[in-house]
Amino acid sequence: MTTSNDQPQRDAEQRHLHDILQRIRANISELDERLTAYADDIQSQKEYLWNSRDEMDHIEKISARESIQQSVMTGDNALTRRKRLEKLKDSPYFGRFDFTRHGSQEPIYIGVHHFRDDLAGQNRVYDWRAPIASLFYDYETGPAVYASPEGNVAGEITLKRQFRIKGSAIELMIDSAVHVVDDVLQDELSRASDEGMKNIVATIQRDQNAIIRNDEANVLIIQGVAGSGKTSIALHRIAYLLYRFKDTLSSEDILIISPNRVFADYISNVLPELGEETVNEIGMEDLADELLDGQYRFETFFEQTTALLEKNDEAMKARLRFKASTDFLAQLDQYAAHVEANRFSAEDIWIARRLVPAWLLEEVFRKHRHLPTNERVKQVCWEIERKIGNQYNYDLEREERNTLKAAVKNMLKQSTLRETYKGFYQWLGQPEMFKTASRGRLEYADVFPLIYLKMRLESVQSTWRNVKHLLIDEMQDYTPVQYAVIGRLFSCKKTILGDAYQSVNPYSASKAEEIRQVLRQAMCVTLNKSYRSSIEITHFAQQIAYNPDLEAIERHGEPPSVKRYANRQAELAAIADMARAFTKSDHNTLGIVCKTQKQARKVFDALNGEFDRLQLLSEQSAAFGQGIIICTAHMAKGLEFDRVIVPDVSEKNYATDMERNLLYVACTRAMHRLDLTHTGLPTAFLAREIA
Ligand SMILES: Nc1ncnc2c1ncn2[C@@H]1O[C@H](COP(=O)(O)OP(=O)(O)OP(=O)(O)O)[C@@H](O)[C@H]1O
Repeated sequence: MTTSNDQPQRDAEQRHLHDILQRIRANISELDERLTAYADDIQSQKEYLWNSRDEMDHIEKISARESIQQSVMTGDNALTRRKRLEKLKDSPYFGRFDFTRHGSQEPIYIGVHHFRDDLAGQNRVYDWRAPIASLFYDYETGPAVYASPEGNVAGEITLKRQFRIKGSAIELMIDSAVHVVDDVLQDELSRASDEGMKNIVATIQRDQNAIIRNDEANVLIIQGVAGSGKTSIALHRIAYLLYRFKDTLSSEDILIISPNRVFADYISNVLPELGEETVNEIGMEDLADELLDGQYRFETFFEQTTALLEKNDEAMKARLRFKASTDFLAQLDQYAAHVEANRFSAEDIWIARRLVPAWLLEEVFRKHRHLPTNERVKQVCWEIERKIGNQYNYDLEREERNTLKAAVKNMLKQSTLRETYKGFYQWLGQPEMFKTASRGRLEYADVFPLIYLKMRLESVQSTWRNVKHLLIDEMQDYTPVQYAVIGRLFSCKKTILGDAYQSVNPYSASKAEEIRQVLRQAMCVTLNKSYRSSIEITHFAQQIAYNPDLEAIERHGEPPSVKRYANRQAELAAIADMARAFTKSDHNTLGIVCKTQKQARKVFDALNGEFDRLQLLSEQSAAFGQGIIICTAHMAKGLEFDRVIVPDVSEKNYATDMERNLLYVACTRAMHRLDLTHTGLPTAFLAREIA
């Protein structure tokens, strides 16, 4: 790789940039004129419609309104285009490659958005999602081929160049003869964090590009190590699919299932930055609540994890482990079949002196198995009534109809969904596996099995049935039953991503293989390169949970520190000192990541009052911001910070496998600096030698 220091080339690129910016401005001015003309035209059409309303007939009025509507739509399109051009003004492109084909060579500039110079009738910048742009990510200089809608196009890349442009200046320009990114990528990764997740269009890697542009997989599972760019890629993939299938897919057709609202806020910037609307987002608990029609109260996943950490309750762990197995799902299926087969005991009945045989009742009842129970009884009665009408040419009287309904209801073993669900554990001979949580609520581990049973025995209503692409992040934290519910509810394409090493609750977790058993025909891809953290931090985290496949990106920083203090007070004072140092640094975010909410609250109380931008995240929090964020490892999942402090990494605080995972999650949130503090002996997880 060479940095292009060649002054004439830099000057030529600066002139080209200048020219493009001028063209963008000229197109914006032309659009402004058109927008003013549209506004005047709409105004005069409206005035005409108003002034002539008495002379116009109905058809003329409709046509005049339609014409106004049409002008408004044309104006809206022009406005959208103007907004895009306005965004291009700051940084119109980030890459260039020269593509030679049949002896003719064309420089192709790639940007976040397409720029078609309408005044000259030419494409000046290609959208990063355009078919030709894939060459930029997939090839070095040399022979190259890309898939266009008309078939494969082969040629040769003779030059490849990367830029960072701000305002009207080229801040960085690198020619790559060997590989597309390294220097620019290093530069990107060394920067301080932003308000939220940033787009990575300029430095997407080849394996990441393949995932983004995969439009064939029905279910795509991305298993990637911490910081491998899973979430970024998934969002870029959404932007790509919206571009690729723009006629059939819009942002309202996409749904993201995200772990919490802070995470949803953290990622909310990416799609708008890529020129797309934000998409719908929902948490598992809200989805569950909807599927249960708001009729059941249950504990949350966060509460379940907290209880596991605070109580160390072996019986609870056994319940969770049991309900997170694929065997459990198979047994629940068997039970549902058993309930269905035995819930209706049909008998011959006489209605209006006509015989309705048991076999007919049985048959009709089975036919309507996908309806909620009340609806099903109604349908059975209605169908029997019709059959009596057809067969005996007799219309039932009201009284007879009521008798029929009462008889059908009598044949049905009536029990609530909750009772039927509880019956499952009796049926299994393991009643101890069902336990109510505090305040009569369901344990979180029972929520999705209950929903699954409801789906098997009745039906569920959901506003999300028409979703066309579902994205699930942090896949490791959902159980096979949850995937079974998702599979039944969403028949659409899915992108599912996560990391088995980052499960915050190992008793309720799934690996890619287990998900594949439930969502068949899933395609699995793996990402082993970690981009987020400096190599020192990544190596340090490897001590905690060693993953032999992980490849750390070669970016250096300060080695992580582990410091011991004489007592809690001294430890908190040191944390306050580090927070002060952070406020004086170039960094924008400091995460103080604790094991439990109680511990997080204590650190918050110790720092509160001294710092301006200090935030304690709780289950209810909804926003991610810059400054100092104090949270649990559970809440920190998916987030990243310039600096991270992990307090109380003592032998006692981090002892179990679950705690090891949490410590791993906490440490892997750090991009540039990591400090751990403790009193007494440090946790044994920090003592491991890496082979
Ligand atoms: N190709 C890339 N170019 C620039 N930055 C990248 C690239 N890939 C990943 N990154 C950066 O690496 C960091 C981690 O990305 P992301 O959060 O998407 O990873 P993840 O795999 O979802 O992480 P985790 O599972 O640990 O939460 C982000 O700062 C992201 O911008």
